[in-house]
Amino acid sequence: MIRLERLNKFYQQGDEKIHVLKDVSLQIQQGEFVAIMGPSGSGKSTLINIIGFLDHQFMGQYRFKGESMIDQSLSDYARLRNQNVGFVFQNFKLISNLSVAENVGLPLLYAGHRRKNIADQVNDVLSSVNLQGVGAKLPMQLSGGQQQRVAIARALITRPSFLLADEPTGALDSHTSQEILKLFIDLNHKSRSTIIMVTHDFQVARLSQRIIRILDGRIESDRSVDQ
Ligand SMILES: Nc1ncnc2c1ncn2[C@@H]1O[C@H](COP(=O)(O)OP(=O)(O)OP(=O)(O)O)[C@@H](O)[C@H]1O
Repeated sequence: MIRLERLNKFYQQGDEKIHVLKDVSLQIQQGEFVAIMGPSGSGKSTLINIIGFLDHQFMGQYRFKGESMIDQSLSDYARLRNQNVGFVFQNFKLISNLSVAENVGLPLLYAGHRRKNIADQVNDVLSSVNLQGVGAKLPMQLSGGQQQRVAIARALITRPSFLLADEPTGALDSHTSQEILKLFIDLNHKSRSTIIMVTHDFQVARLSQRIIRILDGRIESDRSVDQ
């Protein structure tokens, strides 16, 4: 589904050109659960910004479902992002004065769905993350782990091609982190959701199927977890 070929990324900082991604080539198939690890500053966020169609400025090739991302317009990028990516962040990014149900339904509201239709889908997706019955609450009335489940429900509601999770357990204690990972494993097994997760934590990464390690902008290793 995702195919990167000799991807290079430079940032211009003043007179200096910083080479952040160096000949990164990788493929991620539909249904995989992949962890991306690497030290701070190694290029993980830069890489997932490109994979998630947030950054179109790179050298090399990115093919998504066979289609080349080179020469796509900015509106194509917005469409690709909205239709294909569910984003999950470290600090949840829920809107504090909207109810859980309103937060989860927001992507469908933006996409122009009708409210009745949204309510049904919100209930379904909240069930899929084991959060039945909390739709009327405000985010702050929930625990950190529950708030991350709400954020995952919001990411899933548009039925994206893949979930992109940036340090999804970074703000959670180890027990709650394991619960979120169990949910990812469950979604991956039951719904064949493709999950790409950045994490610093090997205890989290080892629960995925494949760990890609980035060091100084290069892929240092790319191994199945069973090996
Ligand atoms: N907008 C930018 N302009 C200039 N340099 C940048 C920019 N964004 C990132 N960088 C540099 O690119 C390198 C890689 O950054 P990136 O954020 O991708 O790393 P990371 O592995 O995600 O780090 P962390 O784990 O701390 O989030 C770093 O040296 C960073 O300073």
